[in-house]
Amino acid sequence: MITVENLQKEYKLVKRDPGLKGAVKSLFHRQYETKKAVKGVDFTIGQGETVGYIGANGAGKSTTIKMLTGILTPSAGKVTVNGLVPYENRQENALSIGAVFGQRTQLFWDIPVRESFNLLKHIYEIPDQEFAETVSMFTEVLNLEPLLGVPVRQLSLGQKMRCELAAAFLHRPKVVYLDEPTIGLDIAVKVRIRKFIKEMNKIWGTTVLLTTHDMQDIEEICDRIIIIDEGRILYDGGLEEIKVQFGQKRVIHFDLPELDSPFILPAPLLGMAEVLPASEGETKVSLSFDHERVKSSFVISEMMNRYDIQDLTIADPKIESIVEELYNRREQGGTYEQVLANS
Ligand SMILES: Nc1ncnc2c1ncn2[C@@H]1O[C@H](COP(=O)(O)OP(=O)(O)OP(=O)(O)O)[C@@H](O)[C@H]1O
Repeated sequence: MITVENLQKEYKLVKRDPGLKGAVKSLFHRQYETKKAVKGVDFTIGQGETVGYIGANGAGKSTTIKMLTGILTPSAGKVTVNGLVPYENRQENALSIGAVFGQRTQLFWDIPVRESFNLLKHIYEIPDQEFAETVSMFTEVLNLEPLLGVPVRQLSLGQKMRCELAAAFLHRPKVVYLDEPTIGLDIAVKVRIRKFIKEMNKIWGTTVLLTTHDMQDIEEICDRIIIIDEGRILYDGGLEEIKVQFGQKRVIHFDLPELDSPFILPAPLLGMAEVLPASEGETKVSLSFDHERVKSSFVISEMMNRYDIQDLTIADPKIESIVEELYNRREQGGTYEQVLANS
């Protein structure tokens, strides 16, 4: 479906000395420098997979996606999507993919949303019956009814994003690239959008490649993650596997009655568990520990011996903290080989 081999991208930039003099000089004597944004990336994504492509700002996510959509030509390496080389077959490739780029629109600014959909119907040559069914389904799932008659420029960010999502999936593409689809949206819209993406993946088997800084998007939509760091892949694997592999920290939240004196960690847990800071007035105490060293049952029984526990919840390791840990190890450990070997 999507195959990427040793994919690389270098941007060529004009080198400029600072100030006006530098600007004038660069007009006559152009000097260039190169920026390696993607430094040899390999992955294969099968039909129907939901993959989160994550990494820090400037890691190379958008550059990779632009090469997959055919907007950019790689400097080296190979890429095929649905058997096509995207930058060589841009139009044909465009027919079988959908895309949402957070800040940009594929809708027509001055005309009502319904008319934008009609134009896309003609561009993608969607049969009448299929188009009617799809629009009716999207209208319901994304609650588009009140928006269909409104020109795109009058929509709020959340309203526009719901319409963008509909436009990206309208021609039932095999692959959809979503670059920051929930950025700046309130929680209700985020929830609706995540539900929609998951549903489309389920109904049509759409392959989804998602970039986001919102780890909740990843948790709810993706089965697999690829973490990119400074243009190279740091991790590629299942979301559950990375939690097992890296998520050694476990947190248990204990509900305690009002205490007469400050909470003290039971002696057997000293050096084994850490008390997480609580919000003011909170009667909950949260303990974090390495579950490979200390068993949850041991932490719970020691707490119950010392305190009158009303209730407790064991929290799953969060993907946020795992990604942070990977980056920390990378900063401390130096090479990728070491980080992965230590994992
Ligand atoms: N058109 C361009 N010309 C020159 N350099 C660029 C260009 N686009 C991106 N870069 C550089 O390439 C690197 C990777 O950028 P890219 O946009 O792919 O990162 P990203 O992972 O998508 O980041 P973000 O999360 O901030 O969107 C960055 O150092 C960026 O400055």
